[in-house]
Amino acid sequence: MSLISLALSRGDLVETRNLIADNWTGGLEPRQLAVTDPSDGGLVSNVPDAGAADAKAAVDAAQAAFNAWRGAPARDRAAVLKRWNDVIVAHQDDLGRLISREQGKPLAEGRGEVLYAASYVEWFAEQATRTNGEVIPSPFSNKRILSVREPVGVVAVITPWNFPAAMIARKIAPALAAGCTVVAKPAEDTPLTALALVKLAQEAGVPPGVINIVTASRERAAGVVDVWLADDRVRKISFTGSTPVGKHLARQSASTLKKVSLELGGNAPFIVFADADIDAAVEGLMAAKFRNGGQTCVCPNRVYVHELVHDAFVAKLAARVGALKVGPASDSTSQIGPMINERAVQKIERHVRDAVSQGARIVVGGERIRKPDSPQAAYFSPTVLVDATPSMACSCEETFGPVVAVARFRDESEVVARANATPFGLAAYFYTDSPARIWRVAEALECGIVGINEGVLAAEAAPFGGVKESGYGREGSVHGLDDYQQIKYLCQGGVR
Ligand SMILES: NC(=O)c1ccc[n+]([C@@H]2O[C@H](COP(=O)([O-])OP(=O)(O)OC[C@H]3O[C@@H](n4cnc5c(N)ncnc54)[C@H](O)[C@@H]3O)[C@@H](O)[C@H]2O)c1
Ligand SMILES: N[C@@H](CC=O)C(=O)O
Repeated sequence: MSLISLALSRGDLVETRNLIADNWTGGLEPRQLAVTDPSDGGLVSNVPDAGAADAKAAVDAAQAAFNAWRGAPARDRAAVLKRWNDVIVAHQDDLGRLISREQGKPLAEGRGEVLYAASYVEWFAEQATRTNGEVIPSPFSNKRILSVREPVGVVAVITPWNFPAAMIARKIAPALAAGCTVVAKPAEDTPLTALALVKLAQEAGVPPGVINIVTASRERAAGVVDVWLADDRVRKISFTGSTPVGKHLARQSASTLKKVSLELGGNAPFIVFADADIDAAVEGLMAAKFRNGGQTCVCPNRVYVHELVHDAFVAKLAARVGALKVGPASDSTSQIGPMINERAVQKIERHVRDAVSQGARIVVGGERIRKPDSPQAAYFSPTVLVDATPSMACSCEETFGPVVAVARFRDESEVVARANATPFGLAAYFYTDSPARIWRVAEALECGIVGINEGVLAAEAAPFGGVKESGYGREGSVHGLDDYQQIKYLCQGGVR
């Protein structure tokens, strides 16, 4: 499939340059990063493989733009963000195609992600005008105490490949709403969606230097981000991705004491109690697990089913999973696309092999799918494993693929202890009909997000984020601006 068959109504949305200040640029070094289609390995486009000099130029531009942007009335910043939302929504189809092409998710999901991304832009357009300070009752009759919220400064945004539009939008939008300026590095697998979004931001009226974006290969990503980590003008790092990289960023930010928000890996438990509505639990698991082919940080990774309902649940689940249609985004009937790359599919294969070698049984799937016409394609068949145990890799690490590993349990305290026996704490899910159990279990689970009789949790109005080694900071919601602001205390004396 060539770029032509993307059939974008606006071909110029396939932007292949970086934006620094007001210039779309090919990068200061003549190196290129190839963007490929995970459904066939074909070349989609080349973008700059930027380095340290581009990274520094981006910060120079963001710093130069900061004072004017922070000084603009909040209402004006909100208006720009509102226009950005409108142009994103107006280009839903083009952006959805771009996402599906470079990331592999089915087209309906690609289009859905565009609206999900826009919902954060619209939300933060609204929040921009509500960043109130406080007048605090003073303990002294001659002094008045106030607090105001200020933007932190230049923000470095580093994003993953699994939601190429939504992750960058839900970081840049609050940064801009707060009055910050941005330097951004999208994931090496999916830079085109990010570049298109930035192009639309420019068209919406974001001033020069307020958003700067550089693309880099996996090998050179650290070279770009290290410049930002070392630069004391960068006051905040906002990252979504793996826990090892998140820890590295936290450590390296310490030398200049930047604010850091980290949305990292999870290992979400999904618990089905004996009193649950089994059909609803199967539906919830299908929605939560197979979104983006299982490549979502909140995807259930460990499924615990009460022994009394285990066999009935697994039978219904296996029927649904076995019927999923795997194929490229270009086929509108595909429900599961290719995995992002060869590295990802090899990790899934390793998890399945390891589970089987330790006694798990494959009920459905279990294998890589080879496409004779596309030997580079990274497909894995939707899989259900039973008899999973805590020592298996699929129980300890995020599989990040379409594999459901099921284990049995007997009682509530035992399953809550097993659910919490992980260093991670992003999302957890459970299904039950008992109101008392809902409170007990929701309070006992060690995580940032709980789905109670619900598998779809994402919403711009909700605080998204984790605890433990899943990171810190919250994205979206009325708390989503906090990480991009600092509080300044004003004390006025001499009041008679
Ligand atoms: N929380 C999430 O949404 C999320 C998203 C993607 C991946 N993951 C997890 O991470 C695993 C690996 O995926 P990945 O390789 O894409 O994630 P990653 O953490 O390696 O990459 C995420 C971002 O960090 C950048 N990066 C990588 N190394 C860096 C470094 N040393 N310094 C600065 N930036 C660096 C990448 O270029 C990318 O932009 C997945 O299997 C999954 O478990 C989680
Ligand atoms: N995109 C996810 C987060 C990470 O994968 C979501 O918003 O649900």
